[in-house]
Amino acid sequence: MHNASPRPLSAAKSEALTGRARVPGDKSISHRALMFGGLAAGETRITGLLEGEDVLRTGEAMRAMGARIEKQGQEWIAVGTGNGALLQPKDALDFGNAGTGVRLTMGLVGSYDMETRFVGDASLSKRPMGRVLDPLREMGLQVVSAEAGDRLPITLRGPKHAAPISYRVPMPSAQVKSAVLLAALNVPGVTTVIEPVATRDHTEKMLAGFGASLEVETDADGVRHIRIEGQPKLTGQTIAVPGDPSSAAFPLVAAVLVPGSDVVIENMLMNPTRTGLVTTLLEMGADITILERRNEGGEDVADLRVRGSELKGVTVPAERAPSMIDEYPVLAVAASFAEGETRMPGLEELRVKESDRLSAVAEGLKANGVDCVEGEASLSVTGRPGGRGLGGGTVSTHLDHRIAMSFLVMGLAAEKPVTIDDQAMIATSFPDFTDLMRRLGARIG
Ligand SMILES: O=C(O)C1=C[C@@H](OP(=O)(O)O)[C@@H](O)[C@H](O)C1
Ligand SMILES: C=C(OP(=O)(O)O)C(=O)O
Repeated sequence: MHNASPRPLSAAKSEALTGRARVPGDKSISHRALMFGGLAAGETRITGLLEGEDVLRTGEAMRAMGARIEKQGQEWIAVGTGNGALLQPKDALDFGNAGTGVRLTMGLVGSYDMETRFVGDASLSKRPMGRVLDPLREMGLQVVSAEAGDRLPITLRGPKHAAPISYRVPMPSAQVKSAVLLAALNVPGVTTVIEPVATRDHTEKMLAGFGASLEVETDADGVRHIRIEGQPKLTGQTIAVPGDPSSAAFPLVAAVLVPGSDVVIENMLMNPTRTGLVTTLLEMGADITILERRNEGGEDVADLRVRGSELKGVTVPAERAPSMIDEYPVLAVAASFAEGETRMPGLEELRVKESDRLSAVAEGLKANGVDCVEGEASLSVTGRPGGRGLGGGTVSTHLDHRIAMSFLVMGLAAEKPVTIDDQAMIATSFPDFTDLMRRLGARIG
């Protein structure tokens, strides 16, 4: 799909950004809406689904296992297989660039007595899959074939009789937690997932909404114990997917950095497991007003008014990382314009995303004149208020959509333009990014 020659793109210093913008639907919720809808009995109607390549691949995978998924007007309709029935897919499931899609689906099929093959693009094929295969092996899964270090392509064979487990998630990962919870759906008895560090809770909330029997208890140390009863009767739901905070991060930071900007971002998901970037930007002095906070379909959403601001460096607490894990690249860009130093510890998980984001960000910052220090699991950035002397570099995106969008945001406020080597991956999570940013006044092109 992305074998075409790379398409570079540049962003240049822009006049004040203004207007209202509605970012696409949340990627995490969109993947889960198609998966659970594809599994449940009856019809699931979804509005606001993210039509990015990652999510569409999950839709294809669910179709290959027997679900009916189609778009009717503005709505996506999933008719699930019902009764926990999934068909063995005829061909390999190709998840492209999508870690969430492949890891959650491995969990979903991992307790079925069938064989499933998983493939992905060059980026996904470098990412570790052992983190989901390990608990699934405990449930009885057989890894028929895998590349070295449990990497794609991988063929799985589920057990005849899967056993429930109790699993303590060893790293802060919603994908690993979710893979175990999804595998538990087809296992009789109670599976327990112990989560020492809370991560996004969409799987828990949405599975409960579809009718699964699931209880979450947080102990005195803040450790979450999630117990799920296998073989639930899941029933189709109506889902309105709120705007993705990880996508909103780009126009949000752009409006903070470009002087004189005044932008409203509408209908953004405000689930506290996802709002670490807003908290951090507020601490740095960003002028962000949260308007019209409301609850829609079980999730808090709000409109955010953002104005051009002068930022100061802060230390971001390591324990905040899970609530803004995908936002560090664009936070590092914001920090490049702040007065003083911004310290970001607790970033080990950034090394295993679509790229090694810690080194990709440091490399991109340095190429554009930013003073930064990359540690084993940390990044420090010393900013230049006003973007004086910044820009003028070309950034390698390493097949990573967030690196691509973050550095285009940098170009809007830096003294000299910033170029990215390839824009193709932006379509995985935010196909409308360039048009939306241009409508606000961004000079991208
Ligand atoms: O569960 C999810 O929807 C996601 C979890 C996070 O990954 P990890 O679980 O690897 O931290 C995040 O980076 C990803 O974009 C989406
Ligand atoms: C890490 C990300 O996604 P995934 O793991 O689903 O590829 C992301 O979107 O930033």
